[in-house]
Amino acid sequence: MNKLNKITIIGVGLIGGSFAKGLKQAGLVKEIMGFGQNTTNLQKAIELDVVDSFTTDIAEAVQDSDLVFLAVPLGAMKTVLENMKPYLSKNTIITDGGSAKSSVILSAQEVFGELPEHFVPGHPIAGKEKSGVTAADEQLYVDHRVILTPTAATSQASLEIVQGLWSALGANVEIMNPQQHDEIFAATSHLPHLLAFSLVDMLNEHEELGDVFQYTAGGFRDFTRIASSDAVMWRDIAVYNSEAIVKWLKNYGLALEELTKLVEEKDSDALYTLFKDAKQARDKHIVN
Ligand SMILES: NC(=O)c1ccc[n+]([C@@H]2O[C@H](COP(=O)([O-])OP(=O)(O)OC[C@H]3O[C@@H](n4cnc5c(N)ncnc54)[C@H](O)[C@@H]3O)[C@@H](O)[C@H]2O)c1
Ligand SMILES: O=C(O)C(=O)C[C@]1(C(=O)O)C=C[C@@H](O)C=C1
Repeated sequence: MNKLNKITIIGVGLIGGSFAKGLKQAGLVKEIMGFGQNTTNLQKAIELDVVDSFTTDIAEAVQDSDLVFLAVPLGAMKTVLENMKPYLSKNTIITDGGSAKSSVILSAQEVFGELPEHFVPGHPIAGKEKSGVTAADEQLYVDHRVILTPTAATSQASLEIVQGLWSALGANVEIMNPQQHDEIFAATSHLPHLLAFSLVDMLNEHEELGDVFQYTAGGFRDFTRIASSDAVMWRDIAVYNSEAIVKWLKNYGLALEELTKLVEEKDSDALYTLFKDAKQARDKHIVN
């Protein structure tokens, strides 16, 4: 694909920083500019060679940019869109990496009145429990899915450019509609994160257990790694994908009630069947 002149990263943390680093390595952009509120973080991004330049002035950030990548928590997306709107060029592509898609699309609709033709909502299905620019990694997206949820207004040309950039980072791009996206990731990503946070918090609050965490081992570590994820990011996901998440929390509540009953009744046949089916499903679909 043709080299772009300028890409702007709004929010130079794990996701924005990894996107920038990967593109720099692929040599697909002449200049990558970071925008944020915290100059210490942006200075760090320069030191780590994640971006070429930075600014805290939104006008300077988006002017003459070929593509703006929003990588801020979901709760900041609308404000950022509002603030950049007066300075955007007609042809600037806007894309994002937010973990829920309907809320970002709604924000864009509210800010621009109608959905822009150069708006390509997206979500890389890759990440880690560490956040911030120091966690940025140019390999983060290699062999990971990136879901794009173009709107009816999204132009084919903009979609292809965004697709091309993710492919250059080694990602496998898939197109989905935003509602389906939000439902699927409520079940497979948002639910497990909320369960992990809730489990750790519950044990922490039960003082009668004493210093229970010193007795945890591999199982607890595997189940709760994601409870070390950023609290702002996950607060926003819970709020901005609330409807789908509540549905899956309720389904899980029913499953837990059923499991509690089986354990109470010491129903070994039913427990065995449940564990065997779950093991088979996981072993079939997930490697390690
Ligand atoms: N962490 C993951 O595993 C993961 C994976 C996929 C998608 N996402 C999504 O990507 C987005 C970014 O997540 P992250 O993990 O990179 O977070 P992060 O905390 O590492 O980075 C976010 C950056 O945005 C900055 N920021 C916050 N509000 C801002 C504002 N109003 N204006 C400018 N900058 C602002 C922060 O200072 C920080 O530098 C979120 O929407 C998240 O849902 C995260
Ligand atoms: O591996 C992790 O630590 C992640 O949290 C990544 C993960 C997930 O797999 O659920 C989390 C949120 C994202 O929106 C996408 C990916």
